[in-house]
Amino acid sequence: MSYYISPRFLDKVSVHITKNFLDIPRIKVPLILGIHGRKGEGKTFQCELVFKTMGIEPVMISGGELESPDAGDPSRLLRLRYREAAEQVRVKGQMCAIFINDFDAGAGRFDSGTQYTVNTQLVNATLMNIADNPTNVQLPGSYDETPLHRIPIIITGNDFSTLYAPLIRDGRMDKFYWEPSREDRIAIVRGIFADDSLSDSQIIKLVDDFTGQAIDFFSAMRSRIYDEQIREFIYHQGLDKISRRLVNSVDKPPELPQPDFSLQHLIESGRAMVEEQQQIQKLRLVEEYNQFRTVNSQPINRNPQPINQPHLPYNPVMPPHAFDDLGPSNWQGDSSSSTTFIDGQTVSSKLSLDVLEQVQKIRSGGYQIGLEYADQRHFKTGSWKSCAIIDGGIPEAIASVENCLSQHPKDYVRLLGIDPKQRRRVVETIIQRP
Ligand SMILES: Nc1ncnc2c1ncn2[C@@H]1O[C@H](COP(=O)(O)OP(=O)(O)OP(=O)(O)O)[C@@H](O)[C@H]1O
Repeated sequence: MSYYISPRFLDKVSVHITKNFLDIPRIKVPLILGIHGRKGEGKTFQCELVFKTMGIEPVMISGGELESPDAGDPSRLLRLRYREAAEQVRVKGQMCAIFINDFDAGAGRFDSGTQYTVNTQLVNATLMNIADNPTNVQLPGSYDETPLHRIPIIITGNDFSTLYAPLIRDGRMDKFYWEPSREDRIAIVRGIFADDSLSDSQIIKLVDDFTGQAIDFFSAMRSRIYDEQIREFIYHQGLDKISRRLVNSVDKPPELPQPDFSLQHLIESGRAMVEEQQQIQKLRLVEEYNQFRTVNSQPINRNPQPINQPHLPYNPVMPPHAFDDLGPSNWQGDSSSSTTFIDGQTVSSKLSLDVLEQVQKIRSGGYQIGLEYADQRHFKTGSWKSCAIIDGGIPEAIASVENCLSQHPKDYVRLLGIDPKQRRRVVETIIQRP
C-alpha cells in the first residue's frame, strides 16, 4: 500500500532535519521543530513516513515518558536519548533525530487543574538547555568534553499554547501548524483505500461526506469494515475456541475474505461512527473525567452543594449557568405527587415542582434532557453514567425522569439540559441525593 505524504509536510520536516546537519556560517538554526494541530490528522504518521523516506531511524520518546514518580527521571531520559542519537550519527554515519510524540500530553499545562510538576519544569528546562547547547549535553555524574553531533528534535502535539513559552520561542523552536487541505485529505484517503478498488470520484465523495472528520476517522472506518469478516470467523470457529486458534497456534493465520468496500457500505459505517462520536459529545464525558468544565469561563463546582441552597434561576433565553443543585435530597415534592399545568394540560407527577419546572424550561427552550447517575463512590470522583437522553415531549420527559429515578433509588441523579447544536450543557442540576 502506498501512503501519501503531503508535500508541505515533507518539505518542512526534511528542511528542518537537513538544516541542522549543515554548518551555515552566522545562521542560528532552531534545534526543535514543533508540529501541532488537531488530533488524528496524521502528524505522527507522516513524520514516520518522512523518516522512512529519508532513511532515518529516529530515537523515539513518547509524551507519557515525560512524567515519572521519580522526579528528574524524564529529564535524565531526554539527555540519555539525545546522547544515544548523537552516538548513532557517529557510529552509523547517518542522520538521526529525536522524535517526541504528543509532547503537550506530558509537558503541557492545560488548565488550573493540570499539575505543573517538578518533572514538567525539568523537562522544559532540559529541552531549553539542549536547544541552546546542542553539542554539549551531559549526563548527571559524568562529564564528556568531546562535542556531540547536533541532533534535530521533532515534537508533535495538539495545543502548543499549553507549553512553557520560553521553550517555544522562535530561536529554539520552529513551529509548523498541520492542517490537511481538501487535496491533502483526498490524497491521504486514496492512499488508505489504495487496495480496495475505489474510484477517484468515490474517494472524493467519501472525503466530502465527512468533511469535519480527521484522517484517523477514515482509517478507523476501513478497519471497521473488517468487523463483519471477523464476526463470521469467530462464529465459525466458536467463541470458546477462538483464543486457542489465534494465540500460540501451529495453524497458519486465518485468511479473511475481502470485505465489501462499496461506497454505500463505507458511508453507512462512517455514519454509525459519527453517531457514536455524537453520543460522547452529548454527554461530554471527557470533561467529566477531566473533572473541570468551564461554562462562560466559570469552572463547575463539583463539590456537593449544601442541601438547602436555593437553585439559580434558569432562563432559557439567556442560557448557560444553571449548574446548581435543586435542593431537596428527595426528588419527590412535599406531598407524594405534584400537579402542574404544562402545555395546556394538567400533569400529575411524583417529581417535585422544582424538577417539573426545570424539565419544562429545558424542553421549551429547545434543549435535550439528559439524565446521569452516580453511586457514592463515583460521585466523589465525578464520574457519572448516562441514564437517558430525551428529545420527546414534556410528558415523555417527565416519565423518563421518574423512570431513571426509580431505577437508581440509592444513587445521585442529575438532570442536564443539552444544547444539541452547540453540543454543550446549559443546565446541570442534581435532583436526587441518596
Ligand atoms: N498520510 C497518511 N496515510 C495513511 N494513513 C494516515 C496518514 N496520516 C494519518 N493516517 C492515519 O491516521 C491515524 C492517525 O494519525 P496520527 O497518529 O499520525 O495522528 P496525529 O495527528 O499524530 O494524532 P494525535 O495528535 O492524536 O496524536 C494513523 O494511525 C493512520 O492510520
